[in-house]
Amino acid sequence: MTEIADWRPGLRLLRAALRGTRAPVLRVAAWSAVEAAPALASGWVLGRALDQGFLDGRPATGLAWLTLLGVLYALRAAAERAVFEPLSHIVEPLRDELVRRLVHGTLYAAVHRVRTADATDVARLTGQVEAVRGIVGALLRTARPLAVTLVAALTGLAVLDPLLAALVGVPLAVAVVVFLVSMRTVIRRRQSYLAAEERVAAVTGEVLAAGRDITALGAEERAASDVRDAADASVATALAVARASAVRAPVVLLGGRLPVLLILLTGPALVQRGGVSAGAVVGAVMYVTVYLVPALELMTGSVAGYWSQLRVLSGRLAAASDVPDVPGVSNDPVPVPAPVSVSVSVSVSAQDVVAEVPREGDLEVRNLTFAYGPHAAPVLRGLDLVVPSGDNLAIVGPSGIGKSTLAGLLAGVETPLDGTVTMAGQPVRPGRVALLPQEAYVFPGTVGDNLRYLAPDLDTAALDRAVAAVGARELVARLGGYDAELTDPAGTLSSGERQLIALARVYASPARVVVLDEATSHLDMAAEAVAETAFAARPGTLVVIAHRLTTAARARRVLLLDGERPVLGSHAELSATSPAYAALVGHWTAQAPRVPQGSRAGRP
Ligand SMILES: Nc1ncnc2c1ncn2[C@@H]1O[C@H](COP(=O)(O)OP(=O)(O)OP(=O)(O)O)[C@@H](O)[C@H]1O
Repeated sequence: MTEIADWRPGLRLLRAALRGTRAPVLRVAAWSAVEAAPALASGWVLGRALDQGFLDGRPATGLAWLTLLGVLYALRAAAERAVFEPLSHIVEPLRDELVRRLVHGTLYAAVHRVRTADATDVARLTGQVEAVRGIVGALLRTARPLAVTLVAALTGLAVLDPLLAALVGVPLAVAVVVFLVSMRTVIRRRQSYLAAEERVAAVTGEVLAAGRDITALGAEERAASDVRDAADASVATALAVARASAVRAPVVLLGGRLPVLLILLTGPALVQRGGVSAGAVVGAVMYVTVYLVPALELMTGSVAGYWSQLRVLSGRLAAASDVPDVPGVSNDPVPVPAPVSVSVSVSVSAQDVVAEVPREGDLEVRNLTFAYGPHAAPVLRGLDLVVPSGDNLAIVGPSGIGKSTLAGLLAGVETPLDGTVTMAGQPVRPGRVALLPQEAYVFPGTVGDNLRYLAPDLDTAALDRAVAAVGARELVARLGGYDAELTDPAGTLSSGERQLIALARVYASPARVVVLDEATSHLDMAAEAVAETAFAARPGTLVVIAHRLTTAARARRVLLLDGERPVLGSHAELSATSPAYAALVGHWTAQAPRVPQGSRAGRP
C-alpha cells in the first residue's frame, strides 16, 4: 500500500513561495471578516426578529432586524467582490516563485547528477505548478470563506443558545473526525492514482517512440498489452479514489442533517419547558441549514479534493526543487548551487612574489579572484603575482586548476570578479598582451594577411625574421610564400601548421606580453623548443601555460597552481622543495613522448 508522502516539504515549499505576500494576505483576511458577518449574525438576528418582532406582535421591529440582516448580506457581497484583487496578488507570484525554484532545482539536479532530470521533467513539472496555482486559487476562494463561515456560524449559534449549540456541535465534531480520518485514505489513493496516470503516460510515450522497432520485432501485441495494463491500473486507482471519497455522504448526514433533525425533534419540548425561545430554535435551524450543511458539503467535496491534490502535487514539486543547503550560502531568494568547477584558493606568499617591486612594463596581479558566473565557486581566489618585464614564466598545474583562466585574465580577455591585473598601472587589455590559445585561428586570405594580422605595417624583412624565429620558414615556403592564397585553411592545414602561423603572427605583433596557452601543443618537441626559445628571446614578457616538462625547465620561473597555495620558483627550486611539483614532473616524465602531430609535414 502506498505510504502517504511526507507533507512537510511540500508545505515548506508553499510557505517559502508565499513569502512576500503578507500585504495581500492581510487584505484578504480583513475582507474575510466582513464576509463572515452574515454567518455570524443571521440566526441570532432572525431569532430577535421573531422573538421581539413578529411573534411579539411588533412587525416593524421584526422588519428592522431583517433590514439589518439585509445590510450584512450587502456588505458580504461587496467583500466577496473586493477579495478577488488581493487574491490574485497571492496566487500569481506563487506560480512565478514555484517555477523559479523548480527550474533551479532541476538544473541543480542535472548539473550535479543528484536526480535524473531533463527538459521533459521541467515541462511536466511546470504543468504541475499550474495545477498547484489553480488549486491554491480555488482553495482561497472556497476553503477560506468556508472556514470563516464555519467559525462564524458556530460562534453565532453558541451566542444564540448554548444548549442548541451543543445539539449541533457534538454530531458535527464526530463527523469532522470521521472525515479527517477518511482523508488519509483519499490522499493515499490519490497518490496511487497520480502514479498510475504517470505510468500510462510513460508506457504510452515509450511505445509511441519505439513504434518502428516494435513493428520490426513483431512486438505489437506485447506493447498493446503493456499500455492496456497501465490503463487498467489507472482506472482501478481512479475508482478507489471515488470509493474513498464517497464517505462524504455519511459525513454530511451525520454533521449536517442529524443536527437539524435533533433541533426539530427537541425544539418544541425545549420551548415549552422554557429557557429556549421559539426564535432561537428557528435561528439555530437557519445556522445549520444555511451555513453548516453547505459548508460541510463543500468541505467534504471540492475542498477535500483540492486539498488532497495539493498535498500530493506540492510534495512532488518540493522533491523536484530541492537543492541541498550549502553552508554559508543562502538558497533564498536566489538559490546558489554548490561549486561546479574544481575550485582553488590561490594566494602566492608575500616572500615569493609581492616582495618584488613592480616596475614599468611589469604585469601586476593583485588580489585576483575569478569565478565563471555570479554563483559559481571561484576558480582563482586572492592571487597576488608580479611578472616582471622580460620575465619568462611557466604556469603549471593539474588539469582544470585554472591555468587557462589565469591566462585569459592576464591577457584581459576575462574580467576579474575582484582584484586587478595591471600593466603600468592600467588594466590590461587585449593588444598590449597577446594571448595565443591552443586552437590557432587561420582565416581565408593570403599567408601574408594572416601573418600581418596584428601588425599590418610590418615590412617583409621583419616578417621574415619572425617566420624564421618561430621555425615557420619551411611551411611558408611550402605554402607558396606570403602571397599564397589560403582558401580553406581549416581543411588544408594541419593543427600544427596553423599553430606555427599563429605563433609567427603573435611573434611579429607589437604585444609586450605574450601568453601562450598550450599554443605549441600540436608541434613536436623540437619545433616547440624552437618556438618557445624564440619567444623567450623576444623583447618583452613571456608567459607559457606548460603541458610538458621541457617548457617548465626552460622557463626562468615556474608558477605551480595546485591546492590551496600556489608556489613560485625556478624549476630546480620547485623540484627540490615542492612535493606537488615533483609529482607533476614525475607524471610528465612517465608520459611517453608525444607523436609529432604534423608540425611540418604531417597532416591531421
Ligand atoms: N567557460 C567556462 N565556464 C564555466 N566553467 C569553466 C569555463 N572554463 C573553464 N571552466 C572551469 O574552470 C576551471 C578551470 O578551468 P581552466 O580551463 O582554467 O583549467 P586549466 O588548468 O587550464 O585546465 P586544462 O589544463 O585542462 O586546460 C575548471 O574546473 C573548468 O571546468
